[in-house]
Amino acid sequence: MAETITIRRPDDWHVHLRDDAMLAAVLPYTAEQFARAIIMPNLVPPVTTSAAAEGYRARILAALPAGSDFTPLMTLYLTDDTDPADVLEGHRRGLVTAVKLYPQHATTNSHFGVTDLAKVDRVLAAMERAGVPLLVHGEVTDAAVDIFDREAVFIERVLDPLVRRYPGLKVTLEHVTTEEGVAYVTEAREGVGATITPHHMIFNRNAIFAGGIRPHYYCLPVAKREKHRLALRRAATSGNPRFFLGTDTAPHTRRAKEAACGCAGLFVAPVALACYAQVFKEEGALDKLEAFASLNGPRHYGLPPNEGTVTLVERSRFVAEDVHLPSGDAVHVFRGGEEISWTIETAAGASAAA
Ligand SMILES: NC(=O)N[C@@H](CC(=O)O)C(=O)O
Ligand SMILES: [Zn+2]
Ligand SMILES: [Zn+2]
Repeated sequence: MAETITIRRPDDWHVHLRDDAMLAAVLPYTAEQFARAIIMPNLVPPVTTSAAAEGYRARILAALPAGSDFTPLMTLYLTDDTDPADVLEGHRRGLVTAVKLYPQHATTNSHFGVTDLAKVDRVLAAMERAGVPLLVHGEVTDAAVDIFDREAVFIERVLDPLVRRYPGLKVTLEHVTTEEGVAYVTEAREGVGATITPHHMIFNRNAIFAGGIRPHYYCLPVAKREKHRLALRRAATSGNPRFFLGTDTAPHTRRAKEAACGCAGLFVAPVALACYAQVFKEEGALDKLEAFASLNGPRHYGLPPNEGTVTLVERSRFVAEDVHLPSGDAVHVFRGGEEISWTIETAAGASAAA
């Protein structure tokens, strides 16, 4: 029997919207499903100051479809030179929701990332005192560490010492991909949470090499072995409030991905909520979807849950292969060209004040 589920309007706690024509093309997909989203700051150049975040927020609001009440929650990209006073002032003004730590060279557009945590000690201490959350891309960049081990090694070498050094700092381990990550977050002190993407719960690393190299399954952190995928599904559907929805939708053009050195990142926004619903249904846990998608994130960030609701129906629909840009470039959609099993029927009501 076709299942129907109504949940409070969800938020997406990890989104790359990019800028300019790409922003205009991808934003509607996020804005139609989610009331709020954490906007990642890894533009070129990155969003490193409150002034830059203010400009980027204005460009996002200007690109919204008419009538949308979507609220972008802005983040600053932490660098060795980040000024604690600017972070605190941006946060006090309600402009800056969080700060993002990219270890230098860990992922797309991270060359300005932090080289040594000792250099940002004053910023982290100030954030801890003021209640500004730190969002973390959790992979070491040591080339000697195997790519499939970089998250687990990061937890041991960097994350755990950081969580202990700043015991009051709110920390989100973004796009957790391993059973080690799940175990760490489950057992860590109060204030540590993690986002889980739909795609890391849907495929494992074999998809990247199925019959040839498949750039549209390549993202960072790279998908891991099957046992890790299963651990993520258990964590997301457990109801544990430390785990919440973050799609890591990360659009790149086909040209940038289908290349000798292709970019990391999947454009999952158009199918995001449908993919999560599919996973929760398969796990027999649709009753836990609302907590994961709409309650646990606001609770971690100290924000009110949204007021309206969204209704999802188990009805199959065809996903268009690509989203097109005015330049003629195309962005491949995750699961594009396939039938997916869930459709959003109605979204009703206003989001909570940001
Ligand atoms: N997830 C990705 O593979 N890529 C992201 C960066 C990131 O979230 O690490 C991007 O900005 O393209
Ligand atoms: Zn990342
Ligand atoms: Zn990301």
